[in-house]
Amino acid sequence: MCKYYCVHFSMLVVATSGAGFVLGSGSAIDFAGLCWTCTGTMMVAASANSLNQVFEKHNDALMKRTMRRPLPSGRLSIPHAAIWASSVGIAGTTLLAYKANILTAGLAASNLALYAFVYTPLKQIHPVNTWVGAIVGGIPPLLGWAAASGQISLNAWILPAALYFWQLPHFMALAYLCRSDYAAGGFRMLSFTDASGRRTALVALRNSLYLLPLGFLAYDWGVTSGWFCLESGLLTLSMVAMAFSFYRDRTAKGARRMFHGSLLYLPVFMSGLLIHRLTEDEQVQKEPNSSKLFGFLSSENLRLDRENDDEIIKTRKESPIRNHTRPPVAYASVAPFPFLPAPVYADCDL
Ligand SMILES: CC(C)=CCC/C(C)=C/CC/C(C)=C/COP(=O)(O)OP(=O)(O)O
Repeated sequence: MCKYYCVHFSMLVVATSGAGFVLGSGSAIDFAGLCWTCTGTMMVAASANSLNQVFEKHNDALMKRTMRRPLPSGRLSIPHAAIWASSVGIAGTTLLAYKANILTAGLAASNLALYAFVYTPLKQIHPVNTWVGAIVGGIPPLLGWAAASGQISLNAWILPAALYFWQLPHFMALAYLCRSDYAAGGFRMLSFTDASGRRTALVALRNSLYLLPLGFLAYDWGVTSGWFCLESGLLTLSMVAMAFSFYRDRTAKGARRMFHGSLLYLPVFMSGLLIHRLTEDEQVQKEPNSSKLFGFLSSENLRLDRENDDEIIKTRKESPIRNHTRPPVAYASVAPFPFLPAPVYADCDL
């Protein structure tokens, strides 16, 4: 009994990139910048999705979930799709480079490459593909943050981490429900070699547990107020409970509950982050005492820290470039993963 669900991953990718932009903004959100960033992300994501479908045309034709897509159903030719993918990818990356910055464009292009040229072939080679795919899905908020602030600091990683850990239970539930379909398409998912579903459910449970500290870290690193810590803790406990129940009840019903619960989790988590986000001024007020977890608490370090904060505030005031995050912590770099949203059409027992 297959129902057909369309999970519009592209829209999700754009939403996460937009959320990253807002979180990486200071007190005032640059709405034009937000629109350009979302448009550029959507274009690069569309390119990545199209390339994925070009490369998987024959596999998609073998799966109930995907056989009605434009390429396997013959509504679109491969050259047509490839020309579209290249043009929209180049245009989206160029748009991000001009309207945001090179860092954002580089992240987008690298994520496209990771998705289309690493993740996509890996799906037919090894179950590790799901973890690589989770990296791809985690990058879009980083794009948004980089577009808003011109940099990637430690606290930019909260939403990407949430997306990474969230995707594992989400895709494990999907892979469990669609395991015969994936096998027919020639994809090597973990659920394929895990007849009892135990390992699949354990991965879902473990990664749901990894989501637990993120609310506290968002608070501790000055991204949100303490309310988010509380709300995200409660929300994540319900995700953990669903994953645990899937582990105990490894049936289509348990997997379906996990899948639908994960669909609800992400928008609520992101809304909480946005509602409780701290503006630049609020962050500056919090910073002298910040990071109870990672701050080095000797009085000498605190004194140096305050001096550093004063210097940062002075620099921010003088600089025309918006620099919203606390610089010392680590510029986790111009890491080469871009993101793209891929529509996931679930045609299984969801
Ligand atoms: C800016 C930019 C490049 C963003 C990319 C974001 C992106 C593509 C996220 C997709 C995440 C993912 C692993 C989806 C599943 O793809 P799948 O191939 O398993 O889906 P399918 O089986 O439905 O084809």
